[in-house]
Order: sequence, then structure tokens, then C-alpha cells
Amino acid sequence: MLLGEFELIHRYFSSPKLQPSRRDVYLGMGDDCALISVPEGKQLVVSVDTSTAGVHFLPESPAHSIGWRALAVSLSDLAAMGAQPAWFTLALSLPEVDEEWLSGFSQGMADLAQEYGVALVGGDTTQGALSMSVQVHGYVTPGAAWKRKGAQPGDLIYVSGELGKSACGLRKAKALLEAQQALPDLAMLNTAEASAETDMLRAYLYPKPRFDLIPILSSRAATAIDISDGLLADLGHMLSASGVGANLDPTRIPCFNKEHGDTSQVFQDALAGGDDYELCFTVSPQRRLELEVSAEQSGVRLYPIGVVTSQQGIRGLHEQSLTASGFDHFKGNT
Ligand SMILES: Nc1ncnc2c1ncn2[C@@H]1O[C@H](COP(=O)(O)OP(=O)(O)O)[C@@H](O)[C@H]1O
Ligand SMILES: Cc1ncc(C[n+]2csc(CCOP(=O)(O)OP(=O)(O)O)c2C)c(N)n1
Ligand SMILES: [Mg+2]
Repeated sequence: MLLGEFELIHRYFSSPKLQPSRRDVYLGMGDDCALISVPEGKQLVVSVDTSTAGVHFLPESPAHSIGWRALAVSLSDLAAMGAQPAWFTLALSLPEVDEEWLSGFSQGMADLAQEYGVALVGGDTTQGALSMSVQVHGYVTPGAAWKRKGAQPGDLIYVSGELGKSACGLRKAKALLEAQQALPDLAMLNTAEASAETDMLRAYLYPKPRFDLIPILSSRAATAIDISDGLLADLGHMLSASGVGANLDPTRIPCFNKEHGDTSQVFQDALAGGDDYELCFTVSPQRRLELEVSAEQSGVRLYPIGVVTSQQGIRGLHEQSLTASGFDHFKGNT
């Protein structure tokens, strides 16, 4: 018998893994709204992102990856503000009821939700083209969130990891599908031998929000943004919000596959590929040492890539202007 809307919600979206018990959830899914208590003295932090088949993920991806990824890209915005993740809602649009797909999708979302103790507190399920919007909620101490505005000339610019990996993963995933091969899910990636190929597929299919950076950056970073559209585009948003520019040292940009890939492609992927979900942030020179000591103590590698300037625009070595603009839904990837 075909599963109806309400049985579907109950069967796939009410597992304890998606609803870890949280004392701050007074009323979770099942009512017209959820009722939540924001911890005393904290500010609520809210963000939403949509993932659409063919635009944000390949429809042939394992359902487990689609569920994981949809939550991960939304959580990444909370990490970029330095917020503790707590609750989320899911608006899901499905062309049809496919129970095997739903089981994988909800399991992928639950695996990530459980990792951060975030609770699914409500949502909406409709029939339509495959797409999902995940609204995430977290909290910060008032005044502690990192914003895009606030970078000052002289501040150092860092990124938190190798860039361009996910763009390589997307190309690899498309090549596998063209060769009629299935894309791996997390279990397969975890048992596969470590290689550049598994690394890039993991980056695209299973991105991880960088909440591990919060204790290292808190009270040290002046501004932060996550790299979803590409380094130059997202750094550009941060610099424009702050009314400043930047000089970058391209040799210090951590490019994935630097030793093995075609140099101009590797560089283009790192500057404008997008989907990396690393953080780009600024730190005043006075805080540099304590930041680097804290990162080293935590075993986290940070990459200084340039310096904020009062002159607007982003320049590379020898004043060369860097203009690759990254992902734009309406202009394409330029
Ligand atoms: N349709 C919309 N209505 C209101 N605000 C929007 C809309 N689309 C985007 N925004 C806001 O514009 C800003 C930039 O959006 P976006 O590029 O999607 O940010 P992010 O990369 O952090 O997801 C964010 O503050 C976002 O909340
Ligand atoms: C099938 C597929 N094609 C292309 C991409 C590349 N891509 C799609 S959207 C995007 C940018 C991030 O998405 P957006 O909706 O702009 O997220 P936000 O910046 O709001 O977090 C990128 C790099 C992809 N992830 N999947
Ligand atoms: Mg967005």
C-alpha cells in the first residue's frame, strides 16, 4: 500500500536519532509549530539553505549523502558565525514516495544530526521536484558572533583547509556516473583505501561543518564566512561588508591536488570552485600568535593567505587583480 504523507513523516522523520532529547525543546514536531526555549542570556542564530536536485546535488547521489549534505551546508552557516547548533526544520519536496530512498535520506541526515546533537523540530513535506530546505537554529553569547563586517586594514586573512576539493569531487562524481558506476555512500568511503579520489568524493558528498574551529577562533577572529560559492566570491562578500580590500599571496592558498593536477585548473577550483565549506576569517595582527598556538594545540591546521588593505578589491602578487567570481545561481560559474 502507498505510504501517505503522515505515515511517511512518522516512519522516516521521527527517529530518536533525528530527535535527540534536548531539554530546550518544549514541543517538537507534530504540532502547528515547535516550542523551544533559547538558553538564558543567549542570542538565537537562524539561517536557511535550499538544496535542489541537479543544482546542489546530483540526483543519482546516494540518498544518504543527499540527506547528510542538505543539513551540513545549512549547519556550515552556523559554524561560520561561531554559533552552537541546536535545532533544525526540514521542508522536503519529493516527486514520489520511494521508501528505500527515504530511508537512506533520513539516515544520512540523522547521522550528521546525531554528531552535533541537533534536533529536527518540525518541517513540511510536499509532492514536487526533489528539493529540500533546511532551516537551522543555534545560539551565541550576545556580541560573540563573527560577522562579515569588521575586517580592518592590516588584519590577516586565513582559510581553514584545502580548497577546490569539492569541485574535483563533483567532476569525479560526474565521470563515475558517465561510466555507469554508482557513487559511494559514507560507509563505502570509510572502508575504501585512502586516496585523493576518496578525499574529493567525500568533500563533495559528505561535507562537514567546521564547528571544531569555534573554540580556536572565538574571541580571536574579527570576521568569518563559510566558503560555499568559492574563496574569491565569499572573501569578496566579507571585504565589501567591511569596506576594505585584500592582498593575497596565491602561493599560500592551500590548493587541493596541487602536486598532481593541472595547475590552472587546481587554482581555478581553489579560487572559485565553491562547495568547500571551510571558513575564511580575519584576525588582527595582535591576536595572530595566540590563534596559531591555540590551533596547534588542537591539532588544527590554519592557512594565512593574505592581508586586509584599505584599497578595495582583491589583488594577487605584483598588484595583479584576482577576479574569478565563483558560483552564482543566475550568472553561472565564472
Ligand atoms: N530570498 C531571500 N530573502 C531574504 N533574505 C535572503 C534571501 N536570499 C538570501 N538572503 C540573505 O542574503 C544573504 C546572502 O545569502 P547567501 O549568499 O545565500 O548566504 P550564505 O552563503 O551564507 O548562505 C544572507 O543574509 C541571506 O539570509
Ligand atoms: C550537481 C551540482 N552541480 C553544481 C554544483 C556546484 N554548486 C552548486 S550551488 C553552489 C554554491 C553554493 O550554493 P548556494 O545555494 O549559493 O549556497 P549558499 O552560498 O547560499 O550557502 C555550488 C558551488 C553542485 N554542488 N552540484
Ligand atoms: Mg544561502
